Amino acid sequence: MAEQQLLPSSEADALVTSSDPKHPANLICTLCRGFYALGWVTGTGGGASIRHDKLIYLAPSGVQKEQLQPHDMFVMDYASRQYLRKPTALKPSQCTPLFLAAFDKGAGCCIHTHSQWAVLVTLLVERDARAVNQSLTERCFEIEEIEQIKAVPKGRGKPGKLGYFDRLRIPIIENTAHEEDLTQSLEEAMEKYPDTHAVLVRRHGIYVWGDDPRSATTLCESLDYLFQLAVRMRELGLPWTPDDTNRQK
Ligand SMILES: CSCCC(=O)C(=O)COP(=O)(O)O
Ligand SMILES: [Zn+2]
Repeated sequence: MAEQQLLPSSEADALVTSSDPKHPANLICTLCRGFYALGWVTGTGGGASIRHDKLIYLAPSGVQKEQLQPHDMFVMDYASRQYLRKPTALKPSQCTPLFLAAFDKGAGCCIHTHSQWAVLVTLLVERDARAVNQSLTERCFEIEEIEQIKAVPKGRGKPGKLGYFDRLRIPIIENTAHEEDLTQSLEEAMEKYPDTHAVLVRRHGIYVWGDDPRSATTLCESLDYLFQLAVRMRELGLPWTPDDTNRQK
């Protein structure tokens, strides 16, 4: 590991000081306040990271994400993975290696939520798999013929969005005791499902990424809508797909 390349504090602070609301240090704070209101980042869990030019902006770990301030942000040089700015007495988000995995796939923003709808969907898929003695790793969340699917990008390098009759598949990986230990299985899911822009984590939440903060947020909102709808559909005995055998008879 190379020497730490921390900048002198005035230069480091300049990286997180801007009156532009779209500056990553400001935008992460604004996004996290919105995510908190949606129940996505309560109790310090979850968060967001932005890649801007050659820099990665990261929130600290274990802090209330709705109270973040721009001067709380860590700044990393993407190419060297060296921190240029490290706020004293704080540690970078445990999600950092997972956010970096998304940036390595070309993302400009990655969001991690602990949305209860995402968690519930993973529990329903887990129960479905157990009912037919199927390995949990073979199961994705799948849904089709719902208008909101049209907000989901087709896939990496493929222009446009899914169609109404396309099946949306979101892979699910197993949870681990420590967030950073999810990295390998997240990367494997990205390889196995190269078109996906999101990976669910069983009994934990979801990682969602996009080219920029706007596309990542739009996708995260759309998926959360679909997860909430899917939970309610299941309560009503309605199928998620035409071949869904878990609907009420
Ligand atoms: C109750 S949070 C447990 C750890 C976790 O899942 C998480 O997302 C924490 O992220 P942080 O940015 O606070 O390290
Ligand atoms: Zn988490």
